[in-house]
Amino acid sequence: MAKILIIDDEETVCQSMSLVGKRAGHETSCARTLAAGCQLASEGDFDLVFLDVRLPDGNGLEMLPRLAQAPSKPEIVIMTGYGDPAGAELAINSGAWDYIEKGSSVKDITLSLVRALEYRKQKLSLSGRQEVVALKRENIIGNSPALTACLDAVARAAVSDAGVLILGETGSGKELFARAVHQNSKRSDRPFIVVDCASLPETLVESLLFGHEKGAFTGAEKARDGLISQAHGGTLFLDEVGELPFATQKAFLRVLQERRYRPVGGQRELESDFRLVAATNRNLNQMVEAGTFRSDLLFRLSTFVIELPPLRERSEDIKELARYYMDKFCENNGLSPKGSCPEFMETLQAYSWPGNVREFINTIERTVLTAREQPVLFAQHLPTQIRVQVTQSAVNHHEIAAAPPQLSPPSQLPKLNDFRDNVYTQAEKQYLCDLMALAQNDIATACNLSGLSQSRLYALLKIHDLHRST
Ligand SMILES: Nc1ncnc2c1ncn2[C@@H]1O[C@H](COP(=O)(O)OP(=O)(O)OP(=O)(O)O)[C@@H](O)[C@H]1O
Repeated sequence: MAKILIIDDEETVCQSMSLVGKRAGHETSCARTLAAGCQLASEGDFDLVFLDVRLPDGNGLEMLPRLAQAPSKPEIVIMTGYGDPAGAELAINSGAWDYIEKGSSVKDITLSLVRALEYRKQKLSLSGRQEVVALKRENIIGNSPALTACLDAVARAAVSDAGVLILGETGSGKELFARAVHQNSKRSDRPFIVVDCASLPETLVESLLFGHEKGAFTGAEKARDGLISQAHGGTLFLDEVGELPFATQKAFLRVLQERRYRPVGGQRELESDFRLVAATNRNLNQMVEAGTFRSDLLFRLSTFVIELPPLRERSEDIKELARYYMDKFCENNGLSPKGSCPEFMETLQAYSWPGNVREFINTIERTVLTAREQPVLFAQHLPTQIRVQVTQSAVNHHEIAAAPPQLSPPSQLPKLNDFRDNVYTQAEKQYLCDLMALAQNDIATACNLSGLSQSRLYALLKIHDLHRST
């Protein structure tokens, strides 16, 4: 059972929010002014505070930092007036967990409450470590701090219905993250409709988005639903939103504001209730300055902004990604799982991946197919241009590092036995990698060269995770 504090001057709001909290099995308290709310928060052990913005003795947002610093460090959900995207943005930027519109349905309030408490439970159980909320992250591989922060942002965005803008270089996972926002939202059982703005033909863009009536233009033999209508109840994902023609941006803004639109050639206005997620690798702020993107549309799109880091900035994720996709491609191609040498991973980690995860996946697939039945992957299995780039940058790096080092005694040393064991293990692994490379992965040759028995060699390969099929 959690403790919830509701700060609102309206009796009816306090009562209905209290009811929702109690029905979900929690204890609730109410305060009608900011001063009373702050007092209660400083004395009580609250997990969650629902905070109104306009209160008789001040603005809730201004008090948010103080409330968040109460001894129990509660999660805070802001309650805004109906249709106030500016208030929503301000709430999130001020560090609130979420915002809800006053008069939201019981389902929406409960969802926000449940997710905020889930987040808190996990946060507390991780005793302050910066980790992600439990969320469906199917197919999103990696646990680097940068990726974890993005998953955290997905969790926050998923509980609300506000616009999400996902920024990132090509192939960095924008569509994957857009799907994650949808899959974790209350709309997950409704459609996820993708609009690739870069490939919308300019002449047909409005009819594709809004649909058209029969005979609306030459070739319109039957009436057709547009993508906006198909997204009703679900999520509309505008990929490459920077490519949306300027004229269409205006029409689209109107749909976002009013949730109403008119099919091409139609008389009647139709309604669609969709959640918008957009993505781009362009700098939309610069486009606004250049007059090619509408600032009001950008404002609407970007209540939540998720910035995906390029793969080269999160090389901690590379081993996990490599393991996942090596196993996947082996399985898809009926091959036994493969091991890999340290140099293989080091080369993957040192490369700059301009095409990000997409390029990485293609490379792993190609490498697995090149190695076919060979049980261990070596750096030599990787495409030449990758090895060349890594070698060149290593050479440059050495040149820079060639300056005489400033020797200073180390501040810490491991125990001698640990140090020796570590060196021994690394040397043994290196030997096995070299051995398997020299023997071209042939076990009998490797036994001959090393003097090891076959069972000992298999055992060592297994210990070092170099031969995962044994
Ligand atoms: N963290 C990740 N874990 C596993 N696979 C990923 C990850 N990020 C991206 N991918 C995979 O990489 C590929 C490219 O991702 P996606 O299409 O989402 O990128 P994008 O940023 O939308 O690309 P573009 O800008 O070219 O449209 C997809 O196959 C996706 O599943």
